[in-house]
Amino acid sequence: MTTIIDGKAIAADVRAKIAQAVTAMQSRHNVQPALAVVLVGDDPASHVYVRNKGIATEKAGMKSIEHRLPVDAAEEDVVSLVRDLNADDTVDGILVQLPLPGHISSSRVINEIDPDKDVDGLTEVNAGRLILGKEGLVPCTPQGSVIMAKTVRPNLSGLNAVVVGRSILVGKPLSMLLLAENCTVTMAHSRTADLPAVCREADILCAAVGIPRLVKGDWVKKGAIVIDVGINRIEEQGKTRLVGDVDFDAAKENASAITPVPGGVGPMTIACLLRNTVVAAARRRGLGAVDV
Ligand SMILES: Nc1nc2c(c(=O)[nH]1)N[C@@H](CN(C=O)c1ccc(C(=O)N[C@@H](CCC(=O)O)C(=O)O)cc1)CN2
Repeated sequence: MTTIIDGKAIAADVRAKIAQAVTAMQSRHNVQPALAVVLVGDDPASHVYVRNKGIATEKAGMKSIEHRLPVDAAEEDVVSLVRDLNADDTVDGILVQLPLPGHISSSRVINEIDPDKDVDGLTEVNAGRLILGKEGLVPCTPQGSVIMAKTVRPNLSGLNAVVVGRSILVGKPLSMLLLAENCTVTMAHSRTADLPAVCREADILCAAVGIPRLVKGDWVKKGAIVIDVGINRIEEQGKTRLVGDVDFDAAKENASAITPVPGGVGPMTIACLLRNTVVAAARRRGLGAVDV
């Protein structure tokens, strides 16, 4: 029997724990963590994600702050806003929704964020901390992917993990997290020779390339855990639908466990953002470790 890893249910558990930690922080320290989200432009999907982040933040008992800038905002305006948020001691977490409009350098804007408020874990400082195994803030989607894998196999040590995709948002940090779990990690990508054969070696196969249903059923080793990070909107039979980077129906025939799209990694991304916000608040304010 293949386990369908229920991202919505796991995210709900994580969010419930976060809400408890927030309540404890308020009653013990009179602190309400605050998350500021910066959205530039009109991308409809980004608007939905930012709205959902705001709702989730408030549901967890935290303060949600939204800054919306027009699509033609200058890079300097976005940088200046980030600097203001860095300087605002009531703000614990800062997130700049991606993608930014083409005339703005994402790298420049992201790296303006105070690393200790960088709840997306995307600054160079946090990337360096992750590689070095130091305490930092870890990118949300990779964090959620590992949590989901561990629900079906709590000890990943010694497993062969193949990560298809080498983005800064997912592929690279996910590879580092799996390495920290003592997996033997292969980072595969569009130029990997014989990608199907590489994937067939995986005990944990993670697909994060943004190509709908790239990973076929016969690329999946019998008994593998499949984590599908792709969220692709496609037209099929006259309808728009969301599909992952894995051919779910075929892959589930071989996998021992697999994440669906929707309802897999997506909900975990937001849950881990809330988690990072509570962690950032506790660390910045010297409140000790939080159990989330
Ligand atoms: N600054 C960031 N920008 C972006 C990130 C990110 O982590 N940080 N990730 C994505 C978008 N994203 C969050 O921002 C995100 C995408 C999808 C979901 C989600 O829950 N998806 C649902 C389906 C929703 C739908 O029907 O459209 C699911 O998979 O079940 C959450 C967050 C890019 N930008």
